[in-house]
Amino acid sequence: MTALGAAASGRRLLQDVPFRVEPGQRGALLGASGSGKTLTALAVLGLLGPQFQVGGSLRLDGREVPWRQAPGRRPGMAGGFQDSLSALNPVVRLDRQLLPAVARRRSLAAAQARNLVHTLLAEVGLEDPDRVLGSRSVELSGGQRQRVCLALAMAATPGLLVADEPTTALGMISQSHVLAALRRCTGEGRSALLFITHDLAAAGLCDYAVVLDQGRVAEGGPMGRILAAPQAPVTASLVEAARTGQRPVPVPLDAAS
Ligand SMILES: Nc1ncnc2c1ncn2[C@@H]1O[C@H](COP(=O)(O)OP(=O)(O)OP(=O)(O)O)[C@@H](O)[C@H]1O
Repeated sequence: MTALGAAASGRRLLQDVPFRVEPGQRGALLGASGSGKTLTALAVLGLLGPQFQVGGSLRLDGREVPWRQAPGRRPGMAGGFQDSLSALNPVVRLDRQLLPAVARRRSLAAAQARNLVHTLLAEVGLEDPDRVLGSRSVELSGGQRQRVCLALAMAATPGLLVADEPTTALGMISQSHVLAALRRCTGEGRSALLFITHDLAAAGLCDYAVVLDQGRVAEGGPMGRILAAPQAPVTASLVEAARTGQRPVPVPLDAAS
């Protein structure tokens, strides 16, 4: 992606955000609250509302993707996760939501769709797929819901998975389950991952990172180097926050155009 820029109501929110996610690699998009991570994810997924003006170039597998192309017409990408509760219908059993969606997306008969969903749920570490499928989303833990969303995203066999804060608001054990599931579902020979988080500890599964600060790229590089020798002050504060187990102090965005 070259130099993504986005503005709403005349206010520049993203100034210059170039980055690449190589096939089968895991890249982290890091930054404090309000730095522009979610806007970048929404732009990549085609989910920015009509109030945004977007510029720059987005290429998937070498092909230019129009910013305004509807999400459903971007077959190589899948994403979501920040709010797994609202992503799933709370009053409908999961089998009645997931199986028709997967059958439609993959043009499968009902039994084939059920088999595929079983496989995917097992892959994300949900050990009793029948119990999960017989539940409503509100009857699952936050970490279980995130993994259901991940399984659903993987049903589309995306070239690029965009995971926006998939571990935020989860307890330590649920976090580790979700991170293990992401690790299993992405990487070499599988989907590439764009992992969006302000939690550097969670982003440790990525090969490299791009750090945003007030809508701009502050620095980027291999994850090992970012952790060992952060160069930008915002990266240093994220590393420090991860080291001490604290959240970074949010940085207000005052970058008027
Ligand atoms: N719909 C919108 N209209 C106008 N401004 C917006 C809109 N959505 C986000 N913004 C602004 O864009 C900036 C970046 O927001 P974004 O949600 O991308 O931050 P973030 O890095 O994902 O933060 P967090 O970690 O808290 O989710 C913020 O200043 C925010 O107020």
